[in-house]
Amino acid sequence: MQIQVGSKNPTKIQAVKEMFPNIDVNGVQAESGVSEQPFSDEETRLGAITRAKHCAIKNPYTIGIGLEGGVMYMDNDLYLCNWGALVTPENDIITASGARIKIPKDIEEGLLKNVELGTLMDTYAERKDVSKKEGAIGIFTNQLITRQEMFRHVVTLLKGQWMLLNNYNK
Ligand SMILES: O=c1[nH]c(=O)c2ncn([C@@H]3O[C@H](COP(=O)(O)OP(=O)(O)OP(=O)(O)O)[C@@H](O)[C@H]3O)c2[nH]1
Ligand SMILES: [Mg+2]
Repeated sequence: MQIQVGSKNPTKIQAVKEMFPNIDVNGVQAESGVSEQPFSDEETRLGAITRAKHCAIKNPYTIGIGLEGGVMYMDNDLYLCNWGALVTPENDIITASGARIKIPKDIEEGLLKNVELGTLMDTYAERKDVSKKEGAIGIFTNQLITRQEMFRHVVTLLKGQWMLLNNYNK
């Protein structure tokens, strides 16, 4: 068994490696099929599913995992949202969503000008590659949680459902 993660982002790849320590995990470039900056739960979720399908279909006996970050409105507030998908060699599709956190208005204004969150975060935090390190979720939680930890939680939800599907420990 092998797992392909549909991303080269280390926060996503490491999150999967942590949850599947005994399986060979590789990160591969995968189309999300959605915009670079997903702007709804539905779009973000579809991006995760498309990435996972891209990985599973190209490689038999391989589990595909897609992890996608996006933003979504609730009333007039914009939230960071995160979705994960796991596609099995038998083509079962398992999904789960991750943490959300409200995004500051100045960042929202940048997003509405079609600037990607990752770019905005580097400027805001005066750092490089925030999206490959603590992430927006780390910056806006005073570093209490990192993007990798947040994705590890999503992968935990995916793995638990996958184990149930495969009657593990029954
Ligand atoms: O700094 C960030 N911290 C975060 O918590 C976060 N969540 C989402 N995004 C950004 O939203 C877009 C789609 O996300 P995304 O899933 O495509 O991520 P990504 O582009 O970093 O990875 P990948 O596409 O190489 O897999 C990209 O512009 C990401 O930078 C974040 N940026
Ligand atoms: Mg991306």
